Amino acid sequence: GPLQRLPPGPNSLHVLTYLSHLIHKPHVALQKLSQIYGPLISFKLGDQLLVIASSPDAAKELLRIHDRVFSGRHLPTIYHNLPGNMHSSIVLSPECDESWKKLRSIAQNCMFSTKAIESNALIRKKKVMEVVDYLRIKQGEVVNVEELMFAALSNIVSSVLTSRNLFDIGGEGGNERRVKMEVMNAVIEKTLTFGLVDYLSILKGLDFWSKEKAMDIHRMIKLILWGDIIRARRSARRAGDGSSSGRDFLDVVVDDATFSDDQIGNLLLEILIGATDSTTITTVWLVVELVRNQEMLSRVREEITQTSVEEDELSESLLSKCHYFQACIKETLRLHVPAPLLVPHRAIESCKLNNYVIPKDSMVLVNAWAIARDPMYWDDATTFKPERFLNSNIGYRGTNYEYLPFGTGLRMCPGATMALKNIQMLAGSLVHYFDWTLPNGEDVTKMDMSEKYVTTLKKEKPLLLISRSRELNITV
Ligand code: HEM
Repeated sequence: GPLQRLPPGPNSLHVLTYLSHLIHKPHVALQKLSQIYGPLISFKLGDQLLVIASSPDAAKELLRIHDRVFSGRHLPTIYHNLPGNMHSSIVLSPECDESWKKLRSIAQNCMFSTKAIESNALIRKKKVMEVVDYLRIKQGEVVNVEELMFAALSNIVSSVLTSRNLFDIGGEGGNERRVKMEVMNAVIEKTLTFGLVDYLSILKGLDFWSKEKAMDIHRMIKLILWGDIIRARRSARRAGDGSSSGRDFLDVVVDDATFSDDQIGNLLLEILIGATDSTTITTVWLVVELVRNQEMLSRVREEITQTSVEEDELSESLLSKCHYFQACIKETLRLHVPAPLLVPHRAIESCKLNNYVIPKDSMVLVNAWAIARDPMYWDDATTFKPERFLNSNIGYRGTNYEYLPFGTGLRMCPGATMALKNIQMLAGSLVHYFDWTLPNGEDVTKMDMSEKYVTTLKKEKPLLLISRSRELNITV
């Protein structure tokens, strides 16, 4: 009846013409569909009903006003076969249940609170300085800067979680590094991919998500990433080793005694990926935008130098006073939204919305990418223009619905503050301490800007650059 209407959208034949586009660039395909059908659309993909918001108002309606109703997640199919998959998740927790609340609050205490962020400042600085030292040795050589950023950011998160590094930045363990990166990329592509593929019955026959694949990933987590760390920590805690003050995240979940080793391994991996993937992407695009816009780069450097007259080293408090640099970070997160469709939500019950009904178990997406590029809300929407944020009160808190890089509402990213600290320290150091050129003398203004969608939106080609130390501290 008229009271049970779904939001408008393409019929199944029309969806078919978008299929390849939906798989490879869903944020673009969904933007096109919303331009035809409006800011709130729905259609079926296989058996799954999708509901997509593509305007600030529609986003607010779904993720803020009705945030409890749309607070569920769909588990990627492969998760069904992953040992320890229950109650061991924040990002992918199917509901905001007791285990989600408990884990979010443990993470809050160890990582996200103001106090935790302050006490982890030294870790951030140390891991970034390892990169700076490494680059000083590698001057003049082509370096995969993206891999380096990823390793450094992983080390920051891993140190906060388990007090251990994951990657050896200076050492020659290139092979080990490659293997670990492959594990993480495999998991990002196979596990966290929200799997539009999951819902395409025509592709289901291909059985991407077999039991064997799940077991492969399970083995990789155990062997390569945390191997014996969890078990060792368990026996150390049992032996009464280590106090209860200064406990890291691993200590807390081990002491909790309700989590199995498998659960802890999955949880660590999920947080590690959630924390490093999008932060690396943002740092890459920020450095790319600055290197290809030399005027902006000079302005950032001048600002840092002027702000740092009293200190000879970069610090977080110094960088936070660099307003133009902060605006560059904001603009990067607008133009290159790392998670263009956020993390998909699920309706935990059916919900009336204006004149429409959104049925229970709908997959609910917000096209944050399309909203952040909508000329209705942004001048010169597809151009990188940091100045736009200089006199603006748009922030990261999810209260400006035209700007939602971290989402909003109940399941909003809890790691935003930590992410921003990591990004500013890492990117700030790279541009302050080094000059950058492209391999083979290529023109920086012609840098390849293609994107690749793998749940998050990455630079397609790896960021290869050559560094030279800048002459600093020259007093005039
Ligand atoms: C630039 C960096 C980052 C971006 C753009 C980002 C973005 C997001 C987005 C869009 C979501 C989903 C929001 C939704 O469901 O609507 C999310 C969730 C989450 N993020 Fe981040 N994030 C970043 C960094 C981090 C970091 C550094 C951490 C941890 C150290 C982190 C931990 C999480 C967690 C645990 C969730 C799941 C929240 C839940 O489902 O309850 N993120 N993030």
